[in-house]
Amino acid sequence: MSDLMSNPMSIAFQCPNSIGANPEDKINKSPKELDFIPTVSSFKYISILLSNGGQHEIQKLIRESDPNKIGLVKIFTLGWTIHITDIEYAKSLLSESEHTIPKFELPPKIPFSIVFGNGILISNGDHWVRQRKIASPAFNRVLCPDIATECTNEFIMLLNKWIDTPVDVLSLTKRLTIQILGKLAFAYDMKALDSLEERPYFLNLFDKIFKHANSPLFIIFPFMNSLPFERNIEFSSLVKEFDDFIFKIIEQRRLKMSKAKNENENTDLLAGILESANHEEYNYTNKELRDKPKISNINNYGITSSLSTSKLISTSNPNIWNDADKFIPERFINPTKETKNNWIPFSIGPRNCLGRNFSMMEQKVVIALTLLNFEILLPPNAQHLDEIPLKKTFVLQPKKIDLIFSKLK
Ligand code: HEM
Repeated sequence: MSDLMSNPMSIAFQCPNSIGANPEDKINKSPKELDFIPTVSSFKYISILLSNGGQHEIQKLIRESDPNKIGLVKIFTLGWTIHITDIEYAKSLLSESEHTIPKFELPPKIPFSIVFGNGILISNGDHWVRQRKIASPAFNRVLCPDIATECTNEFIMLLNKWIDTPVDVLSLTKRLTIQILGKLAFAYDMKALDSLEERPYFLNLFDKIFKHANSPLFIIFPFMNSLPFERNIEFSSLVKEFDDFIFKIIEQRRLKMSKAKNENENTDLLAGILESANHEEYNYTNKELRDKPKISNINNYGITSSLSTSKLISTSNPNIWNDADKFIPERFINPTKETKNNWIPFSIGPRNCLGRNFSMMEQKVVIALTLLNFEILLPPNAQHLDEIPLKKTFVLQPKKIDLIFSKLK
């Protein structure tokens, strides 16, 4: 079995020889050895997807399909997969060696595989071991808070133009995340914080690509990606545009690195990875480098998710948390041993998040500097007064969240 995505609410493991391409692999016939595991109704599951239901509804269905609470259910997603809802069991599996529990094998033609390439996030075996070894030192050296501080100051300047007016904090933090990752990963200015009226080129392009990659039906039925739909043609041209953009930045960075007069000019992640690869006598192609820094994670990761999505994800299992569907950050003020045990937003084990320390540092800088400058208020009649409305996508994502920033005297 192998891991699809680690999320403390439910972790999916792929059953061997059960990927969709296998002719015996039928929606209504799971492998015999899985007979003892309750099955999630494919009919209900597909109905939720067809009605554009979001992850919340899928998770509810998964929980309801396990009436005896054995902590496991099986479901047909790109083949038969087992969802583990028992946190202790999930943690023990995540702590296993990466060879015992490799990552979910995605069919090569689905948009997710095309977007993520053969990068560290989804690769396996020796290729992953090598990438992790090369990337780890580079991630450690970008821990200095200078870039986060510089970008947060730009963010504060932008907010100063929107004082006392409701602004969508998700779109703002997405911009800030891109700005920081652009500088962190490539020493490149994405110009994401110049103005709120103009949508940054990269964000636009990324959002369009992610919308395709996140489309549930095209994930469940991979063959649909090979049909001559206009949407598939558009997806290919968007990916080409994305690649061209990233390859150009990488080329510029390589050139600048070769001309750098001292080490202090090469403190970004890309420079670190190239140097570290040099020590390992490994020559990265631009394609491999494009797959590596994963700027493309901004919708799942980055500040946007640290402030909202990941908290929602990790606390929404009612077997573990009181008021599981409610956004109650106060529950973490005085964490109990149990809270800490059940809270693994960055996953654990050999495949845990490589950006964890960076992300924690970034959150502290951004939150501290923002709170030093602004009081943050809820607009009257805010849509998210009692609960955060979620987008109907495969990955949990909040809808727009308007907040008012008021200047501190
Ligand atoms: C709050 C923000 C973040 C959260 C909640 C988060 C969470 C996670 C989780 C749960 C995983 C495991 C995924 C799986 O098993 O399928 C992961 C992996 C990873 N994350 Fe993060 N992450 C965050 C920010 C970042 C950032 C900012 C970066 C990079 C700049 C990053 C880089 C990575 C990488 C490279 C992996 C793959 C590690 C491997 O497979 O060896 N993450 N992250």
